[in-house]
Amino acid sequence: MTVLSVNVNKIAVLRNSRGGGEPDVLRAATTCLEAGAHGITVHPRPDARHIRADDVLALAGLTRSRGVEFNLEGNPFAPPRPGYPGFLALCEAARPAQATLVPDGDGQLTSDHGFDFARDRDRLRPLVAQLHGLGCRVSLFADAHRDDAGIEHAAATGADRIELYTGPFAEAMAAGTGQAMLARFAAVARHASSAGLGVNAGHDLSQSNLAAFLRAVPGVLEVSIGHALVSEALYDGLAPTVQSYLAILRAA
Ligand SMILES: CC(=O)[C@@H](O)[C@H](O)COP(=O)(O)O
Ligand SMILES: NCC(=O)COP(=O)(O)O
Repeated sequence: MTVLSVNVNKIAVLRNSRGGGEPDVLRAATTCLEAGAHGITVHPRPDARHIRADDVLALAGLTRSRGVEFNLEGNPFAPPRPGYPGFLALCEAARPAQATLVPDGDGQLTSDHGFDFARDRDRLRPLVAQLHGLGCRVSLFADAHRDDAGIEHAAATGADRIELYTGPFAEAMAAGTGQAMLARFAAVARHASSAGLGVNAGHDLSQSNLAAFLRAVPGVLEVSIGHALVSEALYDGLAPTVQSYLAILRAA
């Protein structure tokens, strides 16, 4: 079975919008794990807009104590700045089970592309080795919707896995053109497996597109899902929460 790693970035977005401690990232992550999620993902960004370095350390402790995977995502080339020690330093402190390298630009709204492996291969290789030295499995964010995903170059970095960037698939599904896109993703996944790379997937996966993706794309080891999952949780949780408030009002 493909494992589910819940991305809790969005819980931190809401928390940071008020400046206090609610909603509590650790409590939300614990709830996800108690519901059966196989792991927790976060993608701290240099501007600390959601997950902060202290969240990373707290989640590392939680996942370690529960024996589940902690997947830390980020751009290894983004320089440190106040409040963000840099991705490698975070990995050194938190020792995540999996480090997923993502080539985000600074200030980017969200991740929107994978690596250009032909170009980035040589600078990724020493980072992969360094992360292996910290005990992390290494996954690289990869485009599957382009003509050449650069899988041989990705494998040459020494990484263990790639994470297929599924944003374009989600968009195509919403536009009704998902089938052609799925064929591309399936071909890239097969190619990666034959090159010795495990395959993860993530970005904009949701209850409306996940089953189709997993039916078509072979051997997906892990999906990391955050934005849609948290949105869906709001819809699913609003009615019982409103009812709880009404019960208080009735009893007052
Ligand atoms: C790599 C990836 O697709 C996700 O980690 C995504 O980038 C989530 O980050 P945000 O929550 O900042 O959009
Ligand atoms: N790696 C993808 C991820 O962690 C979650 O992305 P999204 O579901 O928030 O788009």
